[in-house]
Amino acid sequence: MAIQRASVMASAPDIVHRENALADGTSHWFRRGFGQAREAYILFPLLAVLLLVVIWSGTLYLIKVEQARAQQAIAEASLEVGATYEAQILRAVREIDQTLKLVKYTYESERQPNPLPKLKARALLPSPYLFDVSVVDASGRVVASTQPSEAGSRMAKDELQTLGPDTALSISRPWKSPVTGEWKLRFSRRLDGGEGAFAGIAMVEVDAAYFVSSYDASKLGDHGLLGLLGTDGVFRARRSGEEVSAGDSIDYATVVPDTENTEAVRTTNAGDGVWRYTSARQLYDFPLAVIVGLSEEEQLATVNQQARTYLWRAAGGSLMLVLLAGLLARMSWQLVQSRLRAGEAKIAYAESVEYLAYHDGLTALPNRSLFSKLLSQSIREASRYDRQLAVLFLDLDRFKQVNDTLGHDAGDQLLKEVALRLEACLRGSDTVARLGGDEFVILLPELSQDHDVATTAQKILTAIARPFNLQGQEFRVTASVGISVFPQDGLDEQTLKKNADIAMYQAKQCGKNNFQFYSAKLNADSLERLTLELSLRHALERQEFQLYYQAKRDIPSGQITGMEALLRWNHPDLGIVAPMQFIPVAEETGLIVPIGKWVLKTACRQNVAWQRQGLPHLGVAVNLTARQFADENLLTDLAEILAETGMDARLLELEIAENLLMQDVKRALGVLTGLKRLQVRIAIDDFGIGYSSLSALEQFPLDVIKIDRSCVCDISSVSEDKALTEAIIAMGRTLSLTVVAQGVETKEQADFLRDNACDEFQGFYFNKPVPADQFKLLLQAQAADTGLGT
Ligand SMILES: Nc1nc2c(ncn2[C@@H]2O[C@@H]3COP(=O)(O)O[C@H]4[C@@H](O)[C@H](n5cnc6c(=O)[nH]c(N)nc65)O[C@@H]4COP(=O)(O)O[C@H]3[C@H]2O)c(=O)[nH]1
Repeated sequence: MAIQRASVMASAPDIVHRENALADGTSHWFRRGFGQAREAYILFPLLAVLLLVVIWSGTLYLIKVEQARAQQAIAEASLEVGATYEAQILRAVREIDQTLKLVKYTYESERQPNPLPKLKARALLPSPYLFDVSVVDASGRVVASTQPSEAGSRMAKDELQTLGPDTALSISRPWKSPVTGEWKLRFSRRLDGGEGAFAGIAMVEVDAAYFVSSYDASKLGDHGLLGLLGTDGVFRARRSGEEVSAGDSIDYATVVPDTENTEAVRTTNAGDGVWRYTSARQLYDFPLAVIVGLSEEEQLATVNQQARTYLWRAAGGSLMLVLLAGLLARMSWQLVQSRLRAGEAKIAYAESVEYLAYHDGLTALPNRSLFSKLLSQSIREASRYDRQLAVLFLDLDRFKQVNDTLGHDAGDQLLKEVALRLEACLRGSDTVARLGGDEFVILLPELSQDHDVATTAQKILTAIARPFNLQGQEFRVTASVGISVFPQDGLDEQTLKKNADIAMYQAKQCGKNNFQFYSAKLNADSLERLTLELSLRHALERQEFQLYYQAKRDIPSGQITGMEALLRWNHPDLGIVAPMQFIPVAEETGLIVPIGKWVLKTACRQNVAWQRQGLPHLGVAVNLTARQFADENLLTDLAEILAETGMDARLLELEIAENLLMQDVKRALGVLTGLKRLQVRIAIDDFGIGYSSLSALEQFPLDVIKIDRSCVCDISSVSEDKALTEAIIAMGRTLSLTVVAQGVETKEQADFLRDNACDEFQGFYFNKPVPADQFKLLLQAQAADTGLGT
């Protein structure tokens, strides 16, 4: 079959075009599918990436802006705290200095070595809990002190010497109290004796922690910084959280700006590694500077927390976006996939429909439609390239026998096997098609000589003649092949096929199992007969048959007592064709069997219809030919028809030719007995031309004898016919049969038959065969007359 299909497709541009269309459809589906895949795999992820970029850049920008704003706020807060701190320190240092100046003044003006009691009495000394006020003489001995433990103690001489010459307020470096372990600071002023001689110092000692006691954790946090720095770069006091320290030094110049425009600087302290926004300012009157630092981490904690919230939200949003994009992409892809699958299913369906439309279901060979297309195409090519082509019609000779004896399955198996053998005999460029039944047609599109065709035809006959193994039995069939060649036997598809068909029938006529070329020399009769036979094959399905009815009348009363159904063929070209022309052909081909069934059914149906219309219940006679009579299904078919139409069997009469009974008396008796069992009436048709004896007829269950028209024709003039007719009437009476004379054309014939007591007559003298509607008028007219008469 592969070769066959390839040739089919190669030879049929329109089929190929359709296949291309299907292929185009396929690529179209793929293109669409790809476009949608792009939508699924690029568009959604792309959109998602864009949105991610927007989300993240927006989030980061927001965080950056908020952080910058917060940093600005920290710097400002640092400056603000610094300003406050500066004011506090100034106030504290001035208060200390004020005390020292009072002590100095009192000492120097009143020459009292211990002015402290007097000042204390006047409440001019600061709180003894915070400040220790002392007077030290030139030798370094503490001559007076608000701290009793200090009185009498000595200061180191070298320390005293550094203080001595200085007239300004002196602020010592911090030191740790050996008693309390706390950091201490000493503020002092020189005391002058007479004539400006160095008399000692007045001093105030303070806990260094006092200067950082204003550390406000709510503003400075745990890692803020509050510091009092000497211009020598040494911290007099320093506090961060709860931790107070002093004494460590830094580069003063880098920390404290020498301008009025102070600003907070982000720095880190090497000691604790904390990044702070630090502002520093030098005290205007004293060699001191204040430093305030706000921990970046602490101050930005809220903003950073906010930033983290933003980041989490962005991350959450991103995750949802990615999931959504993934989901959409997946759904879109699944949609595309399902569309692709649906498209593929459509294509597969279209292909299968296309295939079924152009191929035979049983053998998978091209069918009639596809063959026609291929043949037309090949004719066009052959005429363009001036080539010959051949059409071979093949019919199996004994196919019906296989079907009847082995059954339809075996018939199907045979047809499949025949298809395979035919293909094996052909080239790749040839085509074999099945037209239906056991008919095959072959196209040989590339002929070099006629000889090629004969060789192929012979090869085919030989292949088919080989035995077939059907259901375990060896079976032989032969084939008849008719050949027509383009251009000599026809220029178009129809003519070539018709002529190949005619040639095939010639092959059948010539004894089957042979091939015949179509020849224009076929004699006109056989051509006409063959043409008739060809169209007769389709007459039934094309509903070209019609029944006429001829009345049978009772001779004494002249009343219509029955009718005979007579077949007419309305040929589309030839007009009404007489039964004598086509019944023999139908008989010979076997077509009479289905045609006869149609006649029986139609006659019964019509009869029942007339009865139902209130017309008299009259019998109808139907003719049977030899083939019908020999048909083994006759009785069952008849029973079915009677049941189906509801016909009263007693009103049905079957006309059987006299000679049919005599050919095989035993079998005829069996069939007639069967018919009688069905209660059907039986008439011997055309009686008188054969030579049946009375005794021969006696054995059959007959009801009617119909005298042949040829006897009736000359009864008035030819004495032999007159005698024969009288004898038949007498014989019929003896056998108690109804005697019907047919072909009555004249009054003389009618009178003769009446005089001789014939029962019924039928002939043109009374009625010609007419279509059913006209015959109905006759029945109605008679019914009306009878009604009047009674
Ligand atoms: N010259 C002349 N002829 C008359 C006269 N009266 C009737 N006929 C013709 O004689 C034939 C009578 O039918 P048949 O002998 O059975 O002969 C029939 C019958 O054998 C056969 N036939 C007709 N219809 C059928 C049918 O449905 N089935 C079968 N198997 N055979 C049929 O074809 C034969 C011819 O039928 P038809 O052409 O219809 O011819 C009919 C009828 O038209 C007359 O007065 N003069």
